[in-house]
Amino acid sequence: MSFQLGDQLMVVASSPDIAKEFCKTNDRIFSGRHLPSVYHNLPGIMNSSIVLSPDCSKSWKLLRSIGQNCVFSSKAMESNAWIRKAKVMDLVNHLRTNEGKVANLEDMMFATLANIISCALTSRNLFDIHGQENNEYKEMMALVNEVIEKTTTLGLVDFLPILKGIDFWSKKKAMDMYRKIKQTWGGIIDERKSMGRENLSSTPDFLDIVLADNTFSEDQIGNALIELLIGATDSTTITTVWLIVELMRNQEMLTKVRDEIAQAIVGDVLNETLLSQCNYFQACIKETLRLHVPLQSSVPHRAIETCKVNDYVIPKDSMVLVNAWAIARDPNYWEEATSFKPERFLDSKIGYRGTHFEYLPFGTGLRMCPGSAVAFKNIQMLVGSLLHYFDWSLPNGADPTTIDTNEKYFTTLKKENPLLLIPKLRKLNSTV
Ligand code: HEM
Repeated sequence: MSFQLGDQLMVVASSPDIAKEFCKTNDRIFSGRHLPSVYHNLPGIMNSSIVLSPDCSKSWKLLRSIGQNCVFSSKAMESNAWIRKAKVMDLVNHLRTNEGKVANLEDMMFATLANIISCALTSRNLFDIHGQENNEYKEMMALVNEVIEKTTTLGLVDFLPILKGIDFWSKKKAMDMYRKIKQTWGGIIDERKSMGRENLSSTPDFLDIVLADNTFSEDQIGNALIELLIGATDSTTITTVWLIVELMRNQEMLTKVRDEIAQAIVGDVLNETLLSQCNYFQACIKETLRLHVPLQSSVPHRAIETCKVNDYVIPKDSMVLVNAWAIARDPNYWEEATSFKPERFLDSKIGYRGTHFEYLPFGTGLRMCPGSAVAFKNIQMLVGSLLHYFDWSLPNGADPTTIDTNEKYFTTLKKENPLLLIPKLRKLNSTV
């Protein structure tokens, strides 16, 4: 399917075969990113991006490889396991002291995930999870949404480049956003530059490595950090919320997950290795990522040169979208495609690493999400802990099987209404 909007051709791949043509057969050619004009007005962002790098440039490779060392690789995930555990236990303790009170799960998940990635990147928490009355993380969630919206939404000038000279609006939007990004990381970067790793553990983090490399300015480091923060929080938060919604609506499945976790762990302490052996729970996570693909049209790709795909000529600079949402609900590939059926993944070889083109929640090819395994670990630890340590009920005693599944369309596909639940500590063999 293709659309011509002004000067811009937009091509959408909505079947596994076409997705394969774009992201495997012609992967290099479609490895560019299509970016709205607002992006070009952000100081320092050029050559300091992973997600929004216009092509697979030298700086993209450098940042991806530093990310690989500090966050994405198996070795990095292993050395960051203590961070995941500590931040999830902070949340568990916070909920324990607020037992019986309504919790907004999206807020809680976001704050915890932001602290996990911020500690891995800069050895610093972004929020005090217990001090929620100051609502710092609400402001950060608003900034995350703003950056996603402004860097992914196309405006008139993107379709009619002739208007570029008079596009003061994009410049203003970009500068407002830039100021907020600077505020978020400026203090942390300055502190590291002046004090080094004083009072921090001896292992260098992402911030140490990019500072030592001397390739990037402070603005550029701030941009790279905000991109990684967004990558690591937004889609993962969405998935944890949908997973809990689906399990609350299907109480038998919820009991099955809990029993599986209880049998796998030792002494009521959740452990990542043991959790990853809980096959039914893993299948529930995969099914959530199928039915509720967070980035339904991936992140827009760009043809870096003209190319022929299935006899169609796709001109250089065309925008290419992979409709992972439509593919994951295609009845030709999925039985009862719109139902939540984790069992479908139990005896299936279909994985999330981008080699099965009917299931692409993390994309595929050169620009595939490098954080897929990190996301999986975060989801299993967060949701596993919340289900293991607490019973959950709806405000006013409402029936959990009636929780709505209305979606709110944004760049990512969120639950429309907040998931408000009341935690009650479960009686376990030992205390948390
Ligand atoms: C459920 C959670 C997640 C989902 C569904 C998801 C999905 C995606 C998708 C669809 C893309 C674009 C792929 C493409 O262009 O073809 C992407 C890119 C990216 N993601 Fe994720 N992601 C998740 C979690 C994470 C995490 C935890 C991190 C970091 C720790 C991360 C970092 C990134 C980065 C840096 C890119 C840009 C890759 C590039 O352009 O080279 N993501 N993600």
